Amino acid sequence: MLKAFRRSYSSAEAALGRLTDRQLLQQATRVSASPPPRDCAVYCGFDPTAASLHVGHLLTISALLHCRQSGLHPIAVVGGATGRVGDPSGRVTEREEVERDNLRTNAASIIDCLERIFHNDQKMRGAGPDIRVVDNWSWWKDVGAVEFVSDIARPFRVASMLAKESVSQRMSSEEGMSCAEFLYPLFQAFDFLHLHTKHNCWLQVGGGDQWGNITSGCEFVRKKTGHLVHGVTVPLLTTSSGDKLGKTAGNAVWLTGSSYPLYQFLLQTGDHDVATCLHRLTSLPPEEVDVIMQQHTTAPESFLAQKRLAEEVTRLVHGAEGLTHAETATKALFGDHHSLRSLTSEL
Ligand SMILES: N[C@@H](Cc1ccc(O)cc1)C(=O)O
Repeated sequence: MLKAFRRSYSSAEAALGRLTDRQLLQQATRVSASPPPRDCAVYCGFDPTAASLHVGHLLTISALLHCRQSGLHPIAVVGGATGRVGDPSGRVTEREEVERDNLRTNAASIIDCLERIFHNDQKMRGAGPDIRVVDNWSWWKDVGAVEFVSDIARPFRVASMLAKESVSQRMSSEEGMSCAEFLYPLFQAFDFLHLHTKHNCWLQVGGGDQWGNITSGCEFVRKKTGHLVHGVTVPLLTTSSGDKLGKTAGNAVWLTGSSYPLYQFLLQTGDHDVATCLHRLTSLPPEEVDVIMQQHTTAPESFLAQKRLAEEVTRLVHGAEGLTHAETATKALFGDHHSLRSLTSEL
């Protein structure tokens, strides 16, 4: 299965830069002697702490789609339960609790969004392994407190939990960390076990800040089943100026609502970042990205690479109609411009 994953990532490797041998080898040392059975699944989780996913989430969504191209069944978990607990990863202060009603509506909208993207991908790339979108509330609602402590919490060692970056970072702060947040990795670890036993899931993908949660899951599944499951983190995409992808001046570019802001955002990708984005955010084969980049470099004013990026990603997220809408809106505003560069720099 790692081979399959490597194949799916060999394309993006040059662009991924950091998701290369080091991370894959770290995982490979854990590979069990007996290869996992066929029809494996891979999963990634999304907590419904906001009403919509944003463009940064496309990194892990694309990782799932790349895995699908290699024959794995992707599972997207929406964290109806974990969203209530609150993941401390990558945060220096405690997350504000999201109201239950909001969590429910956020979860429903994120499920919709993921299903739409997966459906569009199927349309664009043709049939492949099934994709599942599930809410972890569906299994957590039946777990009682005593069962949680006696069956789930018991194998975890406090010392290794304290050593996690997400915890140690916060222990020195005045506010400290709530017990709920401290226990978060147990929830994510149990999700992995659940998906492993119920859906033959052997791989978890997450953003760079998910390393601690993912390794907790690998460890937990190994203790419970003896199986060596794997995890891979996908580094955040930062622009050459060091900004996080999709966070311009602190504003996220959302994946729901009008397709226009996403399309415009992608059109404005800098020449230094556009090849990386094509590799990581689209399912285009690497050779095709190379050809696009060669053509782009000979005539950068054509904005060819940015246009292709905006087209591919907008079609994936909003479908063919969404793409037409964004293109029409752009033309209506700017006409049939020849130099997008000067126009976009005015936006
Ligand atoms: N903790 C992840 C979301 C997640 C939720 C449940 C899982 O099983 C896995 C991942 C995040 O905040 O990004």
